[in-house]
Amino acid sequence: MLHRLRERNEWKFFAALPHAAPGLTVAWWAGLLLRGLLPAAFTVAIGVVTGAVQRGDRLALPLALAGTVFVLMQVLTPIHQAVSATLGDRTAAWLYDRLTEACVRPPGIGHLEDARLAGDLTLARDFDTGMTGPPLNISVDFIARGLVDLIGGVACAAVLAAFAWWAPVVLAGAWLATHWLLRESAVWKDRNTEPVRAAERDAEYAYRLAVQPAPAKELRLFGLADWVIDRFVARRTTLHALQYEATRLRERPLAWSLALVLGANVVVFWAIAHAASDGALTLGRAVAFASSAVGVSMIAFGGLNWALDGAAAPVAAVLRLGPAMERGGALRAGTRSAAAMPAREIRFRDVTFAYDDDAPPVLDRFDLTIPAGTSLAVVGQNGAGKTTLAKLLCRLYDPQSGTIEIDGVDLRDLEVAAWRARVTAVFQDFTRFELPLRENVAPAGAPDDAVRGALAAAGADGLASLDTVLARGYEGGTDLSGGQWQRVALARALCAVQLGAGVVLLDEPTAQLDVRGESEIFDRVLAATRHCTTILVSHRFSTVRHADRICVVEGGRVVELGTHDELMSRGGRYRTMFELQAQRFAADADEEGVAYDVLA
Ligand SMILES: Nc1ncnc2c1ncn2[C@@H]1O[C@H](COP(=O)(O)OP(=O)(O)OP(=O)(O)O)[C@@H](O)[C@H]1O
Repeated sequence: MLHRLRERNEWKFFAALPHAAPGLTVAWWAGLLLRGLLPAAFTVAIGVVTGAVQRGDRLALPLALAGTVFVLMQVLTPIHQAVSATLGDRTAAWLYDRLTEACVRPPGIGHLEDARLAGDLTLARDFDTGMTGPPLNISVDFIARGLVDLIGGVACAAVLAAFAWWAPVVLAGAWLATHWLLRESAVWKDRNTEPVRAAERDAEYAYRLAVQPAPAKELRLFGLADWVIDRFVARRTTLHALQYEATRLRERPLAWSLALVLGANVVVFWAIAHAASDGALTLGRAVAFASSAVGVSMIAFGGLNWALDGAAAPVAAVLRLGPAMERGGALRAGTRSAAAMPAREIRFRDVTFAYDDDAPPVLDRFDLTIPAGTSLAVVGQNGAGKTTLAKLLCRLYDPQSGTIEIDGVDLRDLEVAAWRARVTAVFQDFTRFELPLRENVAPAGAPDDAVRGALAAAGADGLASLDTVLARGYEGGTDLSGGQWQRVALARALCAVQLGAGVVLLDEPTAQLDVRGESEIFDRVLAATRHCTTILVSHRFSTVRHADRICVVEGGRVVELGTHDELMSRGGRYRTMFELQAQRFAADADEEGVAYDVLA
């Protein structure tokens, strides 16, 4: 029973509050209790005043009592609302901290790409943006109001018990029944159904397409402005229709509720009136009991369920994500030092890897040896698994079977951080940090001389001062072209080499560079990484041919391996691909009348 209760989202929500802000939570509950008790106290105070008037007693004390309660009611509400808003903010911050930890801490990245966690991740990531429901600083106040009403109703029922034990039972029972009767009518939890979530996701996506700069080009070029607006309006309309459907009052339960509540009130009020007219109740007590009978109505079904449901769902999602992501991104912790590795070779031995247990493997019993200090180019069709090789070598995932060995040692036995300090990479989708140029080149810090040297080797000197933020919207900030950014990413990798990395992974590192720039930069990069083990993934054969050896990956395996000359004379896949590209470049050159020297 207790276990089931603890599994409920609502429990998790209330349990999270003291973790987020212990002092505020105590103040919130205390304020809540006081606010809940004050209406009942007011009914008693009004009864006392009425009784004193009837008896002709002095009114100073009763009035002071009623006045104090009234003023407390007025003053406490805004103060408690402020406490609720702050508690909501602190809880949201606590949840975001946990989510950030859950995303960033695992050494692997499988948890961020696991489709089974995507729903929770979206909910947890966006819950406080106000797109899918009120942000927590508002919903905590909704919840407070609901709980104040509930406590107030129960307190009034307790006062009413002084009249007759059965009166609060009948009245509170009737009002409580509305929770059960109307649960189908205003099942706010229906707002968290899959269709509602899907409509929310769609609406939000259309909104982001409209307001973010990145899609702006295609929206205009392909005439999609109306499409986006229509899509947004349609999705929001669907969303509102679903939400209305989920929350509208349905007639029959409503009629039942009205009949029940009306009947209970008639019985109780009739009994109070009867007792008063019989002289069994003084006027003061009759007024107090009548007001508390009215107060019991605060127990009625209201917005609490909806607010609690909306606020509790993301809390539960974040708490679920913590352990799920830890598992999803976990890697076996190795302990062996990676200093000066690889000294001999990197070897993929019989490696099989799939992103999903159900998906076909990307690498299937993959075998490849890369001698230390040499460069290897990896070529193959889109989706052949070239980037996956790089990710495995960074140990962002572990293979399902087989081993990656560094100088004969299983990569899983090496200390992850120590190995990663030996590896650097330019990924296809490298990160453009909204930071100064200096931090873009050396995110973990490096002497300015090293940063400048790396920028020069990547042909990126003179781009901007080291202090210039590479993003618009910052003072003195600037943005770079795609090719300029790529040079910065190359500089980042080269700077890491200066700081001790010995394995360099270059995944399409020159894809955005102009052809002449590419050739020149690549020569410089090779010079700067001459002593390193370099793995280059590229579709540009003009770049590829500079590597010591080239391997062609197809069907999850190496199908050809050798130097450029060896592979050309073998007349296999490599030669076919090379010649296809050479013909295309030759044709381009003829058309434009430009003598590109890239394949010379
Ligand atoms: N995070 C992922 N989750 C699931 N599947 C993935 C993921 N990343 C890649 N894949 C799949 O794995 C396969 C290999 O992808 P990979 O990025 O390694 O190919 P690639 O050879 O680098 O391709 P390209 O030349 O287009 O860059 C593809 O079929 C791709 O759809």
